[in-house]
Amino acid sequence: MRKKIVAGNWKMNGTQEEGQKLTSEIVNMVQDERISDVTVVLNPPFIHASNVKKLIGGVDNIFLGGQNCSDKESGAYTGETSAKILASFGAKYVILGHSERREYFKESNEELTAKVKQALANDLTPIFCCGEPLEIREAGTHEDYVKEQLTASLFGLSEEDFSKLVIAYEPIWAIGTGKTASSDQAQEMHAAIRAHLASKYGKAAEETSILYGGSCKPDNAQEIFSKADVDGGLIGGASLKSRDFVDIIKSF
Ligand SMILES: O=C[C@H](O)COP(=O)(O)O
Repeated sequence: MRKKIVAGNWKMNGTQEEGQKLTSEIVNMVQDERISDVTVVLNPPFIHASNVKKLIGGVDNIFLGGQNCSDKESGAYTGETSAKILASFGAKYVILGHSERREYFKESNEELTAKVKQALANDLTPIFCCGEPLEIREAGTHEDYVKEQLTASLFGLSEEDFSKLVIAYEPIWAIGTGKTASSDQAQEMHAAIRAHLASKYGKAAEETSILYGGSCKPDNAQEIFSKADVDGGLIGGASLKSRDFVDIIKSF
């Protein structure tokens, strides 16, 4: 049985007070509404890590994650945060290769492989993002584009390492635009991603959770999550509103 996961990516949002309020509300709702069969991951900006971890407390199915980590182990890299530091604050997950990191910070496939290795070496589960821009979708080459992203960054991993990954498919044209992929478009891509991963890692790909991201909201999550190869969501905007985020979690 694949793990059902809903991860909230706060991106660069939330003051200390807002982050604490959001976390407390989510933690309370998940407990009061007895949600226990979905793994929930909160990915705040790094500086919120201790606050968020403290507020999650001992709740079994809510975890702290990062939005990125360095490809280096440690050293003179001003402004960077290593996987080791993140893990030492109690994080269990880390988003890697988000399209905003690829675009604005020019993260390359090779750099992402190094980040994945750093994460795994520090017992963090990478949530590895892939997804195509609008022009590639319009040209009809989106499957090949995404497969190439996965091949380039992940296919050098051992099967044991690969089996620890979570994949997030995020069509760039659907991120923050209010324009979500249809559930059929999501299923088509998730199935293609799984088949591609299986071509290299065989049965291990059957156990890999593949999350959908891109304008996922309470009113479309149920339809998207009902698809056979969609195992959850990576949620941006709607993860900043506790009620919306928890309603998405309840959409399974
Ligand atoms: O990481 C999350 C995604 O970029 C989706 O963002 P969004 O839900 O605001 O479209």
